[in-house]
Amino acid sequence: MANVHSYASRDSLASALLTYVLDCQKHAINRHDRFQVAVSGGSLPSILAQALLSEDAIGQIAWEKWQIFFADERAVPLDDEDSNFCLLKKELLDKLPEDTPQPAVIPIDTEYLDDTQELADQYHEQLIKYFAPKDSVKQPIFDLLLLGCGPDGHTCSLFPNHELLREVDAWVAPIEDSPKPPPKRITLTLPVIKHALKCAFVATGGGKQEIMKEIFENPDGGLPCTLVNSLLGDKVTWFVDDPAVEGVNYRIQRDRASL
Ligand SMILES: O=C1O[C@H](COP(=O)(O)O)[C@@H](O)[C@H](O)[C@H]1O
Repeated sequence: MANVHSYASRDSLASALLTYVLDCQKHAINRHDRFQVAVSGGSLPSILAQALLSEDAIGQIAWEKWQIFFADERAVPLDDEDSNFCLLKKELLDKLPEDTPQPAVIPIDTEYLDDTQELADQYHEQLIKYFAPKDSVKQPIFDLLLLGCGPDGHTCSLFPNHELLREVDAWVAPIEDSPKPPPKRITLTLPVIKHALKCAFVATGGGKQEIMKEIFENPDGGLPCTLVNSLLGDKVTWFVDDPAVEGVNYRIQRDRASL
């Protein structure tokens, strides 16, 4: 069963998210001396940056051990305002102090923007390169997925009722008909997501309340976020604010400091 933590303020949510990420970092470095993370676009990079750039984070983050992948990416140049890479760069990467060891960041190969299948295949090759030598890797096992939840219940670029929800083989899939623009994207698939060691969702604001109700009160509803909850169970932790879960009937742990 997914864990849900609700906070009264963005500051307390960011602070809890930092604690959680540091814990995941510690386990990952103990396990394999690196921290392999996949990050969403949308509203996630901004709150993630608030957490990771905070005073409490100083000296706590082993950036040189981080390998940052994209949970999904739009088929646009890396400096396009629709690019998830561009967003993460603007919110977080550009703000890391220069004297800090830098993380490895693995963007899409923009040579293939016109061919989303090739774009996805190239990203698959990157996963093989970073996760294991070619012959031994069965599935990439991310230490942490940091995901957003769209107001329609989509996550990564996995949209409600889309055929990609039935993907069983590919690690990275192309999508050409995303209902949310831009239409051409690539995304990690459920077969990869289900092998992650930990998964954190961040969802904030009253605009998410209706979909949160659907996700948590209708666990068999088949929404992409619901499927991730089912596949990963208690490896999933949701970081939400109070307006996002107002009136949602689920076991929600309230931030005590904010009561
Ligand atoms: O299109 C996308 O949207 C989702 C959700 O975004 P949010 O702004 O509602 O948090 C995001 O997680 C995904 O990475 C992005 O490509």
